[in-house]
Amino acid sequence: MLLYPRHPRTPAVTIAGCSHAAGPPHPRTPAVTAQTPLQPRPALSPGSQVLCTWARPLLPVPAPSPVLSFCSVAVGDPDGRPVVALSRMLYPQPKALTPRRSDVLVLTPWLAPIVWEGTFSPEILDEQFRLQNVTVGLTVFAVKKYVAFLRLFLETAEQHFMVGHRVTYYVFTNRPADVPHVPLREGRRLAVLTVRSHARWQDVSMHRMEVISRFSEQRFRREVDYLVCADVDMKFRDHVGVEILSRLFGTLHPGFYRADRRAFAYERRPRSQAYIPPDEGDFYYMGALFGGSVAEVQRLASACHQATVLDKANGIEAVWHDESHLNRYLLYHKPTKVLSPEYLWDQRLLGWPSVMKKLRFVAVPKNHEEMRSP
Ligand SMILES: CC(=O)N[C@H]1[C@@H](OP(=O)(O)OP(=O)(O)OC[C@H]2O[C@@H](n3ccc(=O)[nH]c3=O)[C@H](O)[C@@H]2O)O[C@H](CO)[C@H](O)[C@@H]1O
Ligand SMILES: [Mn+2]
Repeated sequence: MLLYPRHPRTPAVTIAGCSHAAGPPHPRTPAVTAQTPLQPRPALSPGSQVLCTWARPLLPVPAPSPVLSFCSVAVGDPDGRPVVALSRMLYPQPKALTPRRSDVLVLTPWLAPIVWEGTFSPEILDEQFRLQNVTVGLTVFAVKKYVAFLRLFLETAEQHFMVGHRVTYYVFTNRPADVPHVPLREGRRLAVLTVRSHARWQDVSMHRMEVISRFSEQRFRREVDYLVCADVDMKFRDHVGVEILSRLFGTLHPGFYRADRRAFAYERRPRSQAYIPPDEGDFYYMGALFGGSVAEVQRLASACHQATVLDKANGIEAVWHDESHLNRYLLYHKPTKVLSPEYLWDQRLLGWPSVMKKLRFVAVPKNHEEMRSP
């Protein structure tokens, strides 16, 4: 099987003036051919609690037929991951004149896919990402009473999140003893990381950006390829797989996907670093699910954290906290994929409209006052 070289990296540019390089190519994960078994990852850093590790390759990678290998196709990955050669696969032909979905926008004006059920083949994507030996980190904060959400979050993630791929859960908490022991599938592990708590829930929420930024630099970049950052008061109820992975992704807020940009809950006070004027804006993204490559998530989290620090120095707090800063960041650093509200839904508040073919990651009912009280 042929291995094709990576695309040369093009530096990412921001639209609001400042520019940054896209970072060096991923140094750790060699591309694998279909013959190469998946390699185990290095152990977690000392001091972390490892509840489950794997010893054997994940799913068996089928050996390609020598007769058919001439018709393998090279698949270019927009994220600078190695290009891998697939072997023969059978699936319905994509038709240039027949959209798979005609009821929803499936591409942004900057040509980022908007991920809806029916627009992608999990089989093709699973094969590509498995051949790349990808490891996904899922960060989740469960501070104070929010540890109560962890069991359902983790149990349902085991059923629906990145099944068949390597996953490391990073659980940030101030109550490590209360983290439930949930049996994990092969290839998946969980690290409990102790963080301080804050009196105000807004500070707990905002400080996630600081912690994610710090851990990306110190640890995540050595252990995983992609990061997915999620709220904990949620459960998985359908497939959430590698179709979400991209250099930088955000998720449409389920309360605003039909709204005019003027109605978005952006921060509207120019004094805040999160300010967005009424005539700007693509989408209203929700703070409860975003991610990307470790390098891009680190940039995003660091920028959002710095913005909250500046706001605090200026005596202002953005209307929706980290979510406001996330929205400002994603306006000027266009995401390379956008997840539809299938990936963030609240059935109690919003029912189940027919445009949502699947509800994948959904809010768990919570008593806000009770959960946020000391
Ligand atoms: C309907 C609504 O109000 N939505 C907003 C609210 O979402 P939420 O009501 O979903 O916020 P939340 O209470 O889930 O807090 C965000 C996350 O912070 C973590 N956490 C928070 C508090 C705590 O004591 N312990 C803890 O671990 C936890 O991971 C949680 O999921 O706030 C967010 C953050 O500002 C966004 O602005 C949302 O749009
Ligand atoms: Mn939440």
